[in-house]
Amino acid sequence: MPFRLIHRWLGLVAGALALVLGFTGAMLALDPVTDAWQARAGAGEPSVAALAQRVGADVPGIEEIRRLPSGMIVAYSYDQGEVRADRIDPVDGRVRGPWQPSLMPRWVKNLHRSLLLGDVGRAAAAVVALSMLVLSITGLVLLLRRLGGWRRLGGRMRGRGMDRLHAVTGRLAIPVLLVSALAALWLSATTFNLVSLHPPDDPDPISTSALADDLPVAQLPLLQTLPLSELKRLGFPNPDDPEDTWQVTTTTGGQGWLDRRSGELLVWQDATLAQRIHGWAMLLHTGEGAWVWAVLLGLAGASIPLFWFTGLILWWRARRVRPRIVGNQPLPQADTLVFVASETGTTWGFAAALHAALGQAGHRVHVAPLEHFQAAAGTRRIIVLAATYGDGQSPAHATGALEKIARTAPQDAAVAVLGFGDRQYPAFCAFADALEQSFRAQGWPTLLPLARIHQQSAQEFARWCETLAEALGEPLQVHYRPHLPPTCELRLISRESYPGQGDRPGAILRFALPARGWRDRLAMRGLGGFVAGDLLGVLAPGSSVPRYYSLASGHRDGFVELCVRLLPGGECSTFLHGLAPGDAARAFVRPNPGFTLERDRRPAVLIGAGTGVAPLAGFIRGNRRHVPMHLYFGARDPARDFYFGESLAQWLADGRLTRLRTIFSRVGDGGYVQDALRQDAQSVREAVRAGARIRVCGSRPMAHDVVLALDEILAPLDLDIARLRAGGRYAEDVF
Ligand SMILES: Cc1cc2nc3c(=O)[nH]c(=O)nc-3n(C[C@H](O)[C@H](O)[C@H](O)COP(=O)(O)O)c2cc1C
Repeated sequence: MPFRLIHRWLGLVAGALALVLGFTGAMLALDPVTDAWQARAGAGEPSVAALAQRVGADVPGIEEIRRLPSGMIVAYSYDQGEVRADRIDPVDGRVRGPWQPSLMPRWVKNLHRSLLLGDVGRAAAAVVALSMLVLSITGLVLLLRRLGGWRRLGGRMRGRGMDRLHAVTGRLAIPVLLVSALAALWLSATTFNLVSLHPPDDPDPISTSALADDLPVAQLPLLQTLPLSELKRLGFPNPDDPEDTWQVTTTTGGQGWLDRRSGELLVWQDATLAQRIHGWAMLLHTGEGAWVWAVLLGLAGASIPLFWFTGLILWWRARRVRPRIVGNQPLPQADTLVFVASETGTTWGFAAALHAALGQAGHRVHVAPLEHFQAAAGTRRIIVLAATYGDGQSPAHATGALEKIARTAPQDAAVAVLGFGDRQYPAFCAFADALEQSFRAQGWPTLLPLARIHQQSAQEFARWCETLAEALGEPLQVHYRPHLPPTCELRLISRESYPGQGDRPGAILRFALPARGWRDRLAMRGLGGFVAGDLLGVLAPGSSVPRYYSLASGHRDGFVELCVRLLPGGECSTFLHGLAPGDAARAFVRPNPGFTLERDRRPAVLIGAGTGVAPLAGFIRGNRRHVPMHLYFGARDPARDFYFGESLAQWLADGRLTRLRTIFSRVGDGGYVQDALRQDAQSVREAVRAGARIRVCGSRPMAHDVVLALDEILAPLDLDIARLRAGGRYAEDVF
C-alpha cells in the first residue's frame, strides 16, 4: 500500500482546506473552556422540579430549560415576539442575565461547518474530515515505520529539522485528530440525514383532560427525584394547548412525557443507539463538557497549519533530491543492474552518478527500485544501494525485497551491496547487512564485500567507487554531486595557528555570523539557529562536494568557529588554512541532532582527540548553567596541538568545565584517551550512574578504542555502550 504517496498528496491538497477547519476549530475550542470556567459557580444543585418551579415563575413565555454539557443552565423563552436565552443560576434558579452561546462570532462556526458555502461547503467539510481520517491513519503507519514498530512508538524520535518537527507533532496530534475526524464524519452523516436521530416512532402522548388544573412543576414526582446533573432538557407544556405535556430528556439517554395535570409518566423512551453515538460524537468533536479535551482539540486544530507547512517543505525537498535517471536501459538488455532502496530519496543521487559512470564506461545499466529485484540471462553484475530506515529496517517501498531475493534462485551475476546509513543509529546499515547475508547465504558470487556509507558521505562513496573500478578492472569517472542546501558567505575574523605534527598544522578559525538576509539565515539553519556539535559544510572554490567540520560554537556565541587540521593534498583543508582575516568561505550548516547536547542538567563526559575536541569545547563554552562536564582530551604534544588550551583553563576556572583530563601521546610516558578513561574508571562510572551523557569526537580508530574501554569500565554497572547508544546517552562524531 503506498501510504506515503496517499499521505503526501492528500495532505497537500485536502490539507489546504483543513487549514481553515483546523484554525476555526482551534478558535471554537475556546468556548468549552470558558463555559467550564463560568459554570464552576454551581455547586450543591437542587432537583429539576425545584429549579423549574423557580424559572417558570421568573421567566415569562418559558419554553424549555437546558443543561449544557459544561453544567451551565439556560432557559429559552418566547415572549412578546422575542426569542430569549437566559443564564440560570443552578443553585437558586435565579436569572443571571442573557446567555451568549459563543465567544466567537457566528460566522466562525459557519466557516468551520460549511466554509460559508451552504450545503456544498458542508459536503466539502465532510470530505476534509474523511481526508483527515485517512491522513491520520497513513500518518500513523508512517510513524510506526519510522520508529520501528508499536513498541517503539513512545521512543526517541530521531531525524532532523522539518522532518523531525512533522513527525514529533504528528505523534502528539494524531490520536486527537483521528478521534475528532471520526466524530466529524458522524456529525456530517447526521447533517445529510444518512443517520436518523429521531426514534422510529413518535409517541406524541397527550395530557388527560379529566382534571381541571395543572400540577405545579415542583410536585411532578419524576422531576422531584431527577438530579439536575442528569437533566439534558426540560420542555414546558404550551400554556395554550391543554393536551400538551412536559417533556424531559436525561443525560443517561432517555426521554419521557409527563401529564401536566396528573404528573404521571405517560411514555418513556430509551435513547436510540444513534442518539447515544451522537452524544459522544458531539463531545469528542466539540469538547463541550470536557474542557481538558477541548484544550487538546484546540492544540490539535492549531497544529494543522504546522503540518501542512512542514509537509509542503518536505515534499518540495523530496522532489528536488531525487534525480531523473536519463537513458535507463531495459532490464533484459542490461549487463549491470543497480537496485535502490531509499526512504528519503538521497540514495537515488548515488545511483544516478553510478548509472552515468558505468554507462560512460560502456556498460548497459538498468536502475530500478529494490522491490523489482530480478536478474536476466545477460546480467553480469548486480549492485544494490540500500539505505536503512526506522530502527534498522528497510525503507518502506522495499519491505518485501528480502523475501523476494530469498525466493530468487542465485545466478552467475556477481553482487555488491553498498549500505547507506548513519552511525548515530544503533543498527548502522542493518538493512544492507541483512541483504548482504541473504545474497551470501543464497550463494550469489561476490563482486565486492559489503561497504557502508555514513551520512551520505561523498568521500566514502568516491572511495567505494575506486574499489568498484578495481574489481571491474577498468577506470570509472563517477561524478556524484550531492544535493546542497542554500549556502552563505562566512568571513574570517581571526585564526589561531598550531604547529601540529610534521606537515599537518592545525588552526582554529573564527568567522563572523553572516549578514541577516533570509537566504543566509536558511543556510545557517533557519530561525532556530545552529548549536555546537552541528556540522558546517564548507565548499572549497570550484568544488561541488562539501567537507564537513564540527562546529565549536553555537549561534548564541555570536560567531562560527572550527578547528581544522591541514591534510596534505586535501582540497578543503588547504583552502581553509590559506584564509586570512577578511577572506570568505561558502558554507552551510547541517544539523547533527543525535550528537549535539540537549539543554538539561545531566552531567556530560566529553571525550575527544585532536581537532575532535572542537565540538566538545563548544559544549563547554555554552555551559552557562554550569552542568557538571568532564573533558578527556587526547593530543600528541602540549606544545604543538593542545587546541583551545587557554580557553579550557579559563572555563575550568569559571565553572563551565568541572574537570579537565589531558593526555599526550608523544611526550614522556604518554598515552591515549582510553588509557586516561581506564585510570579514571571509578569516576567515569559515578558520572554514568548519575545519568551522564557521553559524547566522543575524533578519529574512527580512537572512537573504537574508547568504546572498548568504556564497555570494560561500565560492565560492573551492567551497562554497555550499545545500551547507552540506544537510549541516546552515547553518541559519537567520527571522521
Ligand atoms: C527516521 C530515520 C531513521 C533512520 N534509521 C537508520 C537506522 O536504523 N540505521 C542507519 O544506519 N541509518 C538510519 N537512518 C539514516 C539513513 O539511512 C541515511 O540518512 C540514508 O543515507 C538515507 O537515505 P535515503 O535518503 O535514500 O533514504 C535513518 C534516517 C531517518 C531519517
